[in-house]
Amino acid sequence: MEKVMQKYLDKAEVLIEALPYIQRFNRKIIVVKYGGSAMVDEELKARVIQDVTLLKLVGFKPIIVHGGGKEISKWVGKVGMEPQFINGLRVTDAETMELAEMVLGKVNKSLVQLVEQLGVRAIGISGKDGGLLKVDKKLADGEDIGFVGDVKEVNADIIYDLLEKDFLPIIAPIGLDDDYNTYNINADDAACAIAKAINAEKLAFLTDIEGVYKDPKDPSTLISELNVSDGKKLMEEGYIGGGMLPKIQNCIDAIENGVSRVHILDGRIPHCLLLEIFTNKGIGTAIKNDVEERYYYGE
Ligand SMILES: Nc1ncnc2c1ncn2[C@@H]1O[C@H](COP(=O)(O)OP(=O)(O)O)[C@@H](O)[C@H]1O
Ligand SMILES: CC(=O)N[C@@H](CCC(=O)OP(=O)(O)O)C(=O)O
Repeated sequence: MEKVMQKYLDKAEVLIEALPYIQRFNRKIIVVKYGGSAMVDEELKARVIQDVTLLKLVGFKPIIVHGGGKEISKWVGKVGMEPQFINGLRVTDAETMELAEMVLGKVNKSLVQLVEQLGVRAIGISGKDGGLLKVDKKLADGEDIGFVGDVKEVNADIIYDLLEKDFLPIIAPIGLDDDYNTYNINADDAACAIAKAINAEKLAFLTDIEGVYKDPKDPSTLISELNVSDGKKLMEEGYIGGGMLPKIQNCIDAIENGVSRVHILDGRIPHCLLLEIFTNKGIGTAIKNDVEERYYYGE
């Protein structure tokens, strides 16, 4: 106990300095989309979860919407199939759907376990639970890509209830259509739909790249602030590919529909969320309205 107390006393000054800022953030809802590509190993997962949990402990209301695309692809490969994507969306036949649901369920509970270990209450659900995510079939460029869902309705009450009871909600991107068939939802789509439905203050995408590059092969072309028009132009001109495509589309959708702060961050960087929220310069790419200045919580 003495050791713990000493540690606390060593940090007390920092805490006292930080408190006025922390109090200012109280009760703001932050949706954290935690991508499978930034779940490189258990240690990294634990660190990301620590930061989200810390945000909860200092008064934010975080919600995690997670992916698991890489892990799903691994299992699709294990059963002898070739993972296939169109515009960043997985082509999902019945067998792939089954694998995706199994993998996402496992990822979901592993995140719940990490939060619980830190003494914070977490509830892991998928979009099937309580009618959280209702979908229609989604096409990719007019093409049928199987059981891929487009979120048409979010039952926000469930999330409000969980937040009200002080749980940290952890959501897997699976939904049901009107006939109660299971659908695979791109996790970026799910996070954006949820952020819009609950009027989140902030939506942060944690991925495996520093942010958006003008030239995906050249890290010196990192864009730290991307406005909506430029984002649309980059997509039209073919600078955005693969999994970044749904991310940018959703960033724009979120910004245009009332989410104030939208960011793409490198989830592999230690404390990326905290650096983005609490430092002046911020990190990664901030998506903003055409007229808006970059914002930070500190000053
Ligand atoms: N212009 C771009 N800037 C940054 N990343 C890009 C760009 N175009 C394509 N990408 C790719 O998008 C990937 C991120 O998407 P994805 O792998 O689906 O991540 P997540 O699992 O986090 O959703 C990056 O690793 C990168 O290879
Ligand atoms: C339809 C679709 O693309 N679903 C995604 C769901 C998981 C996901 O989005 O995971 P990441 O965030 O790690 O990419 C998939 O099957 O990969």
